[in-house]
Amino acid sequence: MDRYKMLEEIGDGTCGCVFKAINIETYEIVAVKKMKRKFYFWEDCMNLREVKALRKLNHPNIVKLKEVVRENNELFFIFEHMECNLYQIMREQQRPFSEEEIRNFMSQVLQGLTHMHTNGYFHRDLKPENVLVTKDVLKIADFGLAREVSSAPPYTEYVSTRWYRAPEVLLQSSTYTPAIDMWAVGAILAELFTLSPIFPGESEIDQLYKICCVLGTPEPAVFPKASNVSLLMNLSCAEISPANLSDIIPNASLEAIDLIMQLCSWDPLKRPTADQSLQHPFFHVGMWVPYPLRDPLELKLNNKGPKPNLELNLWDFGAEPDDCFLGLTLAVKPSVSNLGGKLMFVLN
Ligand SMILES: Nc1ncnc2c1ncn2[C@@H]1O[C@H](COP(=O)(O)OP(=O)(O)OP(=O)(O)O)[C@@H](O)[C@H]1O
Repeated sequence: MDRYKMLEEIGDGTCGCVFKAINIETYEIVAVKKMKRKFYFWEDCMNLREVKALRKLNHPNIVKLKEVVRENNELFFIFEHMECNLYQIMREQQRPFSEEEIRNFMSQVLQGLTHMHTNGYFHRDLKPENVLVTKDVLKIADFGLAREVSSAPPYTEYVSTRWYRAPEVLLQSSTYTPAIDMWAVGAILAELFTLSPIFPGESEIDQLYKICCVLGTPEPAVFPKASNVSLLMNLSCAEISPANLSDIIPNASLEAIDLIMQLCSWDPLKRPTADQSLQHPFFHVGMWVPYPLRDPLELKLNNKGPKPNLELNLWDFGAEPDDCFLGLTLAVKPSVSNLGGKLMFVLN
């Protein structure tokens, strides 16, 4: 790590501290994520199958991991540096974003997600802080919780940010699919209009309550295998009716409201995939598309979106520990150079 001079701390997350740094040989500005836990063996951090798969995640809307360095049992990730994140942008925004700006933001997030999902990974902790921004370019970051579609322990409770957590995760459903990322996209899309979170739960039960206040209580049959479904049963007794989303997000067009409602469907199978979302009329304003907009009221009463082709929902969790680090074995080129006690993976 002698090649890098740390300039300032720019983030302190669960798994690591992130620093802005300069490569003193090339003068390139980078972001260095120093993992908080020690890594005594490369095997702790590398899994060839995942390495191979994650190398595929090379996309303009996914933050680029340039290098992985293990030195003195400490692990460092060298990423391309981004100016700020979407949370900071929203916090500093003095006026509502125009729909055109929101369309631009969301289409980039969805393109990154399409790439990730079609390559067999899903993020699991999508939130505005994990969407990095430089000028007009957005990139998805923080794959600390990313999962291979075909791996992960069963029922593992993982720490994703509550406000963007899908109901099936809150209810500890037996299977999670890439549709949990699509829920988060819906919540972020709504927030881009109002500049405040749509489901700001203060606890897990409050989170479900806040969702019920917007969507109304769901059919219990939606989550047949959820182990925490009693939480929902308690709320269902109250029979909360759905709100009119246009009242909550008055500056959103009907197209935007329709997309948010589809993405924030209780039933994960009714959420459009990232790819399908990009085909939604919201992204094709001014173009004729053979896609009938549904009445939002009718949607709320009878929440039947088009059946997404969620090929990725048939995965099976394996038995690996739910390690924060796992997903960060991304995109690592399996060409190792051993530099006198320092191990380094250089990325494409
Ligand atoms: N490539 C980057 N360029 C600029 N800033 C970054 C970069 N990567 C991360 N950051 C900043 O550091 C913060 C924390 O990074 P990150 O989310 O990767 O860490 P983490 O430990 O996994 O966090 P979390 O608690 O969200 O899981 C981000 O919200 C972002 O503001």
